[in-house]
Amino acid sequence: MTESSIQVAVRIRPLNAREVSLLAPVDTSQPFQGDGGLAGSPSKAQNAIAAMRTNYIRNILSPVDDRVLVFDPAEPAAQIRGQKQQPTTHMHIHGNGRRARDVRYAFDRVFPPTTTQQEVYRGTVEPMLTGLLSGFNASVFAYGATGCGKTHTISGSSEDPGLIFLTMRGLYERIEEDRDQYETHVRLSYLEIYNETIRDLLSPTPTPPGPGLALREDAASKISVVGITEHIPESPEQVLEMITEGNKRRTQSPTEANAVSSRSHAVLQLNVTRKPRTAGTVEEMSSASLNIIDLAGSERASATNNQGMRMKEGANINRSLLALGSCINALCQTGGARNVKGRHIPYRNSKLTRLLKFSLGGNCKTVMIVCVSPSSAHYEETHNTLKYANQAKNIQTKVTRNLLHIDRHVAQYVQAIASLRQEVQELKEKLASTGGADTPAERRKRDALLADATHQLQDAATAQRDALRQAATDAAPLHAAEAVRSALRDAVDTSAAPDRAILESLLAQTPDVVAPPEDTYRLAAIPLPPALAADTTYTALYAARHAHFEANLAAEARAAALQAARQLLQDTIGRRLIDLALGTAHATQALRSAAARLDNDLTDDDRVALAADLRAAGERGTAALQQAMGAHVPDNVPVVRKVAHPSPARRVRPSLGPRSTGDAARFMRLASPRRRTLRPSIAARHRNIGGTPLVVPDTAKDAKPSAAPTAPTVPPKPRASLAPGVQKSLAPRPSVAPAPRRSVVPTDVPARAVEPKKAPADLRRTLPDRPRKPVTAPADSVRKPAVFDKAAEPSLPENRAAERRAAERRPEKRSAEVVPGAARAPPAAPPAVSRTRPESDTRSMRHALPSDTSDDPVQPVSTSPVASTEPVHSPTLSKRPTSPARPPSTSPSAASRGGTGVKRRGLFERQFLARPETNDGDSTMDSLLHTDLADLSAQLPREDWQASLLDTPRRTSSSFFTTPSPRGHRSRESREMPA
Ligand SMILES: Nc1ncnc2c1ncn2[C@@H]1O[C@H](COP(=O)(O)OP(=O)(O)OP(=O)(O)O)[C@@H](O)[C@H]1O
Repeated sequence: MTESSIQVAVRIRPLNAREVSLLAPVDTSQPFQGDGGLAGSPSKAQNAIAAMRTNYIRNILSPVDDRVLVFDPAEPAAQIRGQKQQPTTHMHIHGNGRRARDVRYAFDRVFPPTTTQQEVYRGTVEPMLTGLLSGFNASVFAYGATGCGKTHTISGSSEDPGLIFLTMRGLYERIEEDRDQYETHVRLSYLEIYNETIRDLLSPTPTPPGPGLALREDAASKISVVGITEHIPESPEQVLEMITEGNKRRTQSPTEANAVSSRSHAVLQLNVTRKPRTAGTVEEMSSASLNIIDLAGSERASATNNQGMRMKEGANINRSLLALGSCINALCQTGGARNVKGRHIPYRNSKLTRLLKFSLGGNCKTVMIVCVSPSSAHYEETHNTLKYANQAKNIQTKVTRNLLHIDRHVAQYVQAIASLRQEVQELKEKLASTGGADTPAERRKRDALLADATHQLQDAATAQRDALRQAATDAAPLHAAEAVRSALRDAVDTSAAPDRAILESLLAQTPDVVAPPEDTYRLAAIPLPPALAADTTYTALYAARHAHFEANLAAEARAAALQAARQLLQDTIGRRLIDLALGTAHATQALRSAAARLDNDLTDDDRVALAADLRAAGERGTAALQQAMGAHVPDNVPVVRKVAHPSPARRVRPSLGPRSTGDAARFMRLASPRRRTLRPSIAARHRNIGGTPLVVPDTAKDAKPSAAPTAPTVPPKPRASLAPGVQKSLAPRPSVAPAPRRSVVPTDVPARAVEPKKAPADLRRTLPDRPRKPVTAPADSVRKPAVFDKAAEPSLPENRAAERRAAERRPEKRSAEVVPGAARAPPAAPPAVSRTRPESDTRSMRHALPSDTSDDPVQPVSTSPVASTEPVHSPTLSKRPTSPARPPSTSPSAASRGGTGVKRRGLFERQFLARPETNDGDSTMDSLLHTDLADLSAQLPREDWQASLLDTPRRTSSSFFTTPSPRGHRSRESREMPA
């Protein structure tokens, strides 16, 4: 227990605007002295000023420092002059005529008019909060005359809150600071004492009229209000809202002194209980109450001029305040709380003093905030208030701490343990939710594990990506092979038996496409370490990274698929390659057949030369084909490369093998059904070599014999049996009218123009073997058709000599038929037919001319430049004189076609040897030419011989098999256009 005095603080409110306007001006005039000087009797002006000053007010409070103030201080001017103080205006007003008191009062605190609410709070209530939370009761009440600022100090406004709000805010701040150590509860009630009745200001239902709420004093001498509502605020703002609502219910009425005068005493009571969180054998709980009281203002009835209810209110207010003053006097006279036991303190004279019983003289720290007005208009009220306050500061109170020491029962320990366990569990959950359960070391370890798993995942993704790229690269030829296989299958379905055998052989050697498995692009998951798998956060992180890598793989797969699609699109040309392969097969077969035939008849030099020429021609034909197709056909195209060569095919020298379909197309003409029909001699030769198997020569260096079945010699193949691509390439060309052909006009040719050459042995063997009727030529001069007869082979020296001898034996007959100048004319006339030639003759010529390709069943796929059958004027021809008996030549010249002299040579031979009928002149010419055939053949260049051998169609000879030879051109020109 400690003794304490009531803390008295005086707050001087500022002058309001009205009061400021009534402040008297400072009188600086000189007093009249009466002796002719200034101190004489006052003038009229001075009297007028003095009269005006009766309406002025002046400041009657002058704070000296924060503890002392001067009531009714002397005016500064009088003090300066050292004269007696003049009566103040209010002395005149109040008529007391007394001199200024100039009384000094000392208090615990003096707050000048400029003091803020915060400063008042810090100087009054704040020091008591610590004691309140420790169990010391406390009271703060505002005392003073009406309109002096009590309500403003206690409640304030929302813009400038007063002590209630500031106190609650400070209290909650301290509670929050000690929350971990103490458990604190605050209960709040707010009431008013109006006309000696107590009303609850926070109850939603207003207190019924009548006696109001009753006061009760318990055994502990604690005063409580029966039926008052208590509230537990959560924040100081909520308290402010409560107080604002309560003040609205408080009785307020405008008076002359205060427009918002409170007509009741308002009491805010806070009950604060606190106990430490640490459990002990004895529970120590503190309990204290804080009363914040806003008293109603005392008022002088004469000053307020209140009437009726206001007067009654004022009387009750004054009565309660008088009771309060009486208690204060009694407390002061008895020495305060120390002697209260033997003295009577009239607390029961009013509800107010009963309520403040322990705040004034009991176990309580009390602060009295005395609100005073500095205006001289409240001179008496202020003076009385200061006298009360000065007396109240002498009141002594005994302050004891309110502690409850409660021995705990065993059951309470069980309850405390359960409470502590629950608290521990809550703390653990809180730590787990914030991730604070892991130590930094554990987190680093988990992060390292996750990084390791991620690296493994990345390595797997990288390896799979590389495999994906390789698979895409490997798939490109597979797609190409599949395209080829598809084309082959189509060709097999639509081809005749021989072709089908070839195509099936190719198909068997074309690899299958192996589709990748569906999960090729799926990224396998790397198993997570258990330490990570148990943590949802890490598993989510790993799953996200796995998805990231798999998405990258999917992107790679899409790119690869796109590339494969492009490749497949490009590989559609594989179908055309099938056509090419088919043509090559036919050509190879035909070439081998022809080569087999020739092999028996050629000398070694001829074979070598023939092979070289064929190879060169094949290469040119291949190039032409590729150019025409618009695509490059590599040597390793599976269709060609995969064809096997059975050993019997090796009978043909590899050097003789054609290398392109250009050869094929040419040789297929030999195998065409029409050719067989028209040329039984050729067919017979084919039959003779029928045992030669059909093979497709391999152009690859590493070609190996295969067990693939070989096709027999290709029989005449119907057009409809060809593959679609082939059919397309073999589509009938626009029909072309037969070119007008010139009749052979024997002309004189200078002997030097014809250079003797060695003719091939089988030149005449290739001539048309159709039966013909010799007209003028002797029977022995007619070529032996059909079967090859070595005895009739003009290439043999013995035969050539015999032929010359036979010619010499009939000189007279030849001379009779020969036109002068035509004996040495070369049979180089272009294969033109005279317009006057009979139709039958023309047909026979066409039969003898395989160059008419319009009805050829097998055409090479070449789209090489085709020599027009229309007459083309040749500049070379135009320079040369033509025979007047014959029209100028309109056939394509050798120069314009770049080497068709070979064709003409073959035509010439056939025309000369196979013409069935002619007129007399022609017959004579034919006889002469026939006689000189051997010599002329000897003069042919080798390529001409070759062309004749192959019986090259005119339209393709220039592009495929004829080697342009300037020398040959010159010789042909000299033959075609004799002077
Ligand atoms: N310190 C101050 N600063 C500014 N204005 C003040 C101050 N004190 C009082 N006032 C103003 O003076 C007027 C009267 O104040 P207030 O109502 O608080 O007086 P009161 O003592 O409560 O009167 P009553 O006893 O009649 O209720 C109010 O308008 C208030 O705003």
